[in-house]
Amino acid sequence: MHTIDFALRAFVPGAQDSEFPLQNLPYGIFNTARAPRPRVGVAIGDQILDLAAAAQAGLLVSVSADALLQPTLNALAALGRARWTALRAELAALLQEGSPLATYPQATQLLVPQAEARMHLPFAIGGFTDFYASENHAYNCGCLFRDPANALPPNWKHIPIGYNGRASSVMLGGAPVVRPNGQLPGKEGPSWGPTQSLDFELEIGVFIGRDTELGQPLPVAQAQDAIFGVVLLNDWSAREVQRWEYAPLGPFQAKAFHTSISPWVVPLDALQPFRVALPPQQPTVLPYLQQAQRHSYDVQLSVSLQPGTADRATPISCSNLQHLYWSFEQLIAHHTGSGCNLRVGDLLGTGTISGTDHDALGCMLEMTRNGQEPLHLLTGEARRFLEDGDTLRFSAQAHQGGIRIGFGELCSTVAPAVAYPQG
Ligand SMILES: O=C(O)/C=C/C(=O)CC(=O)CC(=O)O
Ligand SMILES: [Ca+2]
Ligand SMILES: [Mg+2]
Repeated sequence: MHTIDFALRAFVPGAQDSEFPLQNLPYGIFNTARAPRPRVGVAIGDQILDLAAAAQAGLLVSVSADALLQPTLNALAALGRARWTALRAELAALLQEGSPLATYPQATQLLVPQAEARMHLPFAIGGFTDFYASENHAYNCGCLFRDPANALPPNWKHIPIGYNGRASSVMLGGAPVVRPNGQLPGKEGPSWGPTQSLDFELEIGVFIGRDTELGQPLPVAQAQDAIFGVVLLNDWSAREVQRWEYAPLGPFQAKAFHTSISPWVVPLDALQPFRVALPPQQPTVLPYLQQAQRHSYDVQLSVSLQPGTADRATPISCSNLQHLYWSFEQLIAHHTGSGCNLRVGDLLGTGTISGTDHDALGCMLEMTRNGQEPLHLLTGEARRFLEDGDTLRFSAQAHQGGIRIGFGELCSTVAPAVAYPQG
């Protein structure tokens, strides 16, 4: 792990007061009108350091320009943790105050304003698995979808429940989220049409940075080294479709139409100062899930909702990455426990992260009790579920000693359903 000293400062003006200070250094894929080839960059303040250009200029030696002049982070991640650590140390040295880069004649060509860049999906995503790792969320869903007396399924505290999600529809935030059509349950049987209960789910996405062998479980103690970094993830959901289709194989089209992620992949190293111990698990889990120093991270997760007709957003949730029952490492140990292999670029969603307070719930299903208790926005409007034109913004931040490690923004707007050919 490579934690960057909190006393160090970046030479880029404003960086230390931004969510991308020297201690963060998230990776992303960007291009500009002047240099249209998508390539690897690292966010620093309101700028992007062009890593491919820096390597070509001889300023980086831990990683070749080949791995950086790529339209995805897969090649960089595939180099393995030792090289991620070396690159992070080099970047911290290069971007700190007093670095020769601050006065390097071509520095302005290596630093690109984020405002001039277009961001791209960070990884070629081969697989997307969505877990269900927050106890408050699982309990609330159990009450609303099933039986309040037995809200948590009997397996829930033994097994990190997940389902194989859809990788092809994982999109960068900003792409319009078209309201899906689906089978809508009704008293007279199902009908076909646009969902009337479009929801979001506040999650963190974990990007896998190494291939595991088919047939070879990755032990929980080694799982952390397989994590390249994390992003914000919105698992858009059509609730009545979900409720009708999910038994017995789990969610399918209700969650397959679109998943949004944020563009900057925050290295797990950047979150180490924010580690928090997770409480002992009761009942005791099976040995392959037992982890010494089980932990999550103190990262605040915020959501706001802005109707298309409104000029301001209403904060609707403030949750925290601490509210997980299963650690990232336990999710990975379980995923590979059967011998199922993970590959570089695979994405694991934590599942919706809800706290116990009403203002810490991670989806509208919970906030409105499945549409029964509308949410009142600052603009005077009310919402049971999302309407066309609504914009959802997720953000995530960890704070310590005046330093703020942020994830950037995940922002998407709901677009009307497409007319589906009838008959
Ligand atoms: O409890 C259920 O039947 C389903 C719950 C979900 O919709 C959650 C799911 O996608 C996993 C998660 O986000 O926690
Ligand atoms: Ca989900
Ligand atoms: Mg989804």
